[in-house]
Amino acid sequence: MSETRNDTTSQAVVVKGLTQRFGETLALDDVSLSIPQGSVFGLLGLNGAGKTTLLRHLLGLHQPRIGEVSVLGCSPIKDREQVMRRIGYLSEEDSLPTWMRVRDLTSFCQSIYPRWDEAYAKELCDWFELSPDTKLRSLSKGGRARAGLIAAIAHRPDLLILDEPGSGLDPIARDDILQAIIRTVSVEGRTVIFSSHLLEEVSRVCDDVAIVHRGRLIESLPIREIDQRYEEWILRRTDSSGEQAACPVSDAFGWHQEDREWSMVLPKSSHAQSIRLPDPWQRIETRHVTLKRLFEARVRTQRSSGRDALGSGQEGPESASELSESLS
Ligand SMILES: Nc1ncnc2c1ncn2[C@@H]1O[C@H](COP(=O)(O)OP(=O)(O)OP(=O)(O)O)[C@@H](O)[C@H]1O
Repeated sequence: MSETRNDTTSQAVVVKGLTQRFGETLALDDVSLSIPQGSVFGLLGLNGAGKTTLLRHLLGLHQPRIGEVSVLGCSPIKDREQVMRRIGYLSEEDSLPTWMRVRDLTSFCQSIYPRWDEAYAKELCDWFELSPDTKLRSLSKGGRARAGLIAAIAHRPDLLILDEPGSGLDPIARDDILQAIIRTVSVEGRTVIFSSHLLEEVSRVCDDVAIVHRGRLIESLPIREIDQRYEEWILRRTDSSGEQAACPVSDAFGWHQEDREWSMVLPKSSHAQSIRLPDPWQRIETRHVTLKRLFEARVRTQRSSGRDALGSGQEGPESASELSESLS
């Protein structure tokens, strides 16, 4: 299982061999990862991949039966109170107490967080155009998400966990949330974990990403290294046949056909440069790999050719619809 960095002293989160079952469902399967302090870390995966389960472990809401979890150098179970004071959390669920006014929410947060910064909360209220007198019930979904974000960040947490904060919000509300993340992190050097289906946003704000699929961590790397580690080859058949075919390169993945072109992602290496394609294949183009393409390629291959094998599968209709629902 891959880890992003090995130096545990500079890690905000260290997870080792974490496995979580819910009855027959294997929600997390031997997940190990490290999240460096000060980074914005994107957690990606299809619906039901295990993202929320992993985040709930970081919040001390699940107790690890197999594996270990360390957050800000502490156990989120044994040192829960201490850890929670240093974490800000915003989930996709609209779970704020709607009978409160914005002012009641910030006063409540002030009473539980010793490091609550009221001036910063006011500044964020002004920026988001939230009146302290407004009842949370009368705000739009986007307004409540902004109020939730203030509650999550105005105590200046060392670790901010955002579980799909943009889902169901309009582009302006999502942008507000992203701006707040960028400000919090770039100005103060704090760590953010950002679970999302919105790959463009993840590309825009994250330093590192991990892809979780069926409970397994199948990729973990700094976004800037995607280009150094992978390339995409576009192939055509010289016999002009448009028939489906297996991928001709064994360690490639994300084999995908569109009209009369096929594409695959493969690790950049001297080996890749020496590959001679068998007849009737011809490489017509080499492209940069975007985060979206890497995600699709990883998830498609895992779906179509079994959990661990890479490179030979065809995309099925089920995966195409699931991917298009999940990606934006
Ligand atoms: N408390 C629970 N009891 C039973 N099954 C659960 C529970 N929590 C999660 N699961 C199952 O574990 C798997 C992983 O769920 P999880 O919510 O972690 O996925 P996710 O990646 O966050 O999905 P989404 O993007 O849809 O929110 C799913 O199959 C889900 O049904």
